[in-house]
Amino acid sequence: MNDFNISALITPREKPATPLRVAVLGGGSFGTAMANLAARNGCETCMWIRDEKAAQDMQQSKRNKRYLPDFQLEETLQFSSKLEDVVPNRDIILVAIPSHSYRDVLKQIAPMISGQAIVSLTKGIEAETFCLMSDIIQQELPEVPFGVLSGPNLAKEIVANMPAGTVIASTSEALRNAVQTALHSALFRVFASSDVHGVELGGALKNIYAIAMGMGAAYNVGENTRSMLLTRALAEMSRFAVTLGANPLTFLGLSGVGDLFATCSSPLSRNYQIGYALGQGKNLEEAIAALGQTAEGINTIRQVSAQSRLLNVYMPITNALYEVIFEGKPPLGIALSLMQNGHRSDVEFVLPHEQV
Ligand SMILES: NC(=O)c1ccc[n+]([C@@H]2O[C@H](COP(=O)([O-])OP(=O)(O)OC[C@H]3O[C@@H](n4cnc5c(N)ncnc54)[C@H](O)[C@@H]3O)[C@@H](O)[C@H]2O)c1
Ligand SMILES: O=P(O)(O)OC[C@H](O)CO
Repeated sequence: MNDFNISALITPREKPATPLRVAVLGGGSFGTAMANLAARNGCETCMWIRDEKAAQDMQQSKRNKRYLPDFQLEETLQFSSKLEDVVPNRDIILVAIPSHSYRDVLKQIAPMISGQAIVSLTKGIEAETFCLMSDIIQQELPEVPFGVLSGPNLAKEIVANMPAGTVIASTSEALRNAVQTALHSALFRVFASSDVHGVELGGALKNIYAIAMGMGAAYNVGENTRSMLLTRALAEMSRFAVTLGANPLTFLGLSGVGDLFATCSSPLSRNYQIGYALGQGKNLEEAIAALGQTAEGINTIRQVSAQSRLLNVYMPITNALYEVIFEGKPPLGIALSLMQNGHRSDVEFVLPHEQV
């Protein structure tokens, strides 16, 4: 059976007369995938990789041998380990830095910012402060135009030219249009939203449930169980996000149910892989060491579990995961307690729980 491949049908885009100038911060899987799309669309694109040797090798080989070794990148894509060569004189800066280092990197680029649009690609929540990345952008780079990009975007599938879609969320129409121009193609469709926190929370929260689904896969649960878990995850995500001011309907989109489905279904997901390893009986340190890449969901479970108690938001799956991962509770016992929860509304925006 042939792989689903429409890339051969696509004629290369005419290079734009005035190419957008794009910087990508973060030399990992996703920064590389997005930088490659921008370069393919004719943007003058440069990636910042903090490791000088890696940057030199990528500049020479046009390959990210650490994170995406099997994929040849666009010849026009540039690489540098010097922020001062990458950040100034750009139209758009895509930030694909893990949440644990996000604020630090923004502090480093602050002196070089003069009107560039900042777009967060990061799906995490800052430890202790519970700041979303868009909050950090506004705190560290006040007055800049900003947005977040999030959706079902497994990096390896994107660089393999498998069709995908994403969401650019910003209150700035100009920023949304610029990002669509930079990244949109017949292989990667960029949809627009104005619900920044809703799109951002969708991307961060789904990582929690990908860990749960990976654990479920290790226990070989059936499709009914997976579907119930996925649906209740969506209910939990949207309940929490609405408490933080998000639009519940955002979760019907690519950054909500779309990304939840992709991440919860795919062994390519690093968070799914962490959950699977935990379900196989590895402890957290072993699971993280074996992965060797970013899995934002572990920190997100900690942050959201604590915040949900502070805000008194019912988050049974998140708190069950916290008890298993951080309190050593037995997974099957916790799963049973979830099933023993009382009668609840299916969709609380239709029938409030108080009426059940
Ligand atoms: N990989 C995907 O499929 C995917 C898709 C969408 C969004 N994301 C999100 O993108 C973000 C980045 O993830 P990734 O998949 O690229 O991770 P990764 O583990 O593949 O790469 C992380 C990169 O960040 C760099 N980095 C870490 N700390 C740094 C620091 N202090 N200064 C400079 N660079 C630093 C690392 O060197 C590495 O190059 C995450 O929040 C992730 O959730 C990932
Ligand atoms: O590998 P994960 O679990 O970080 O997921 C990758 C992307 O966020 C999927 O949209």
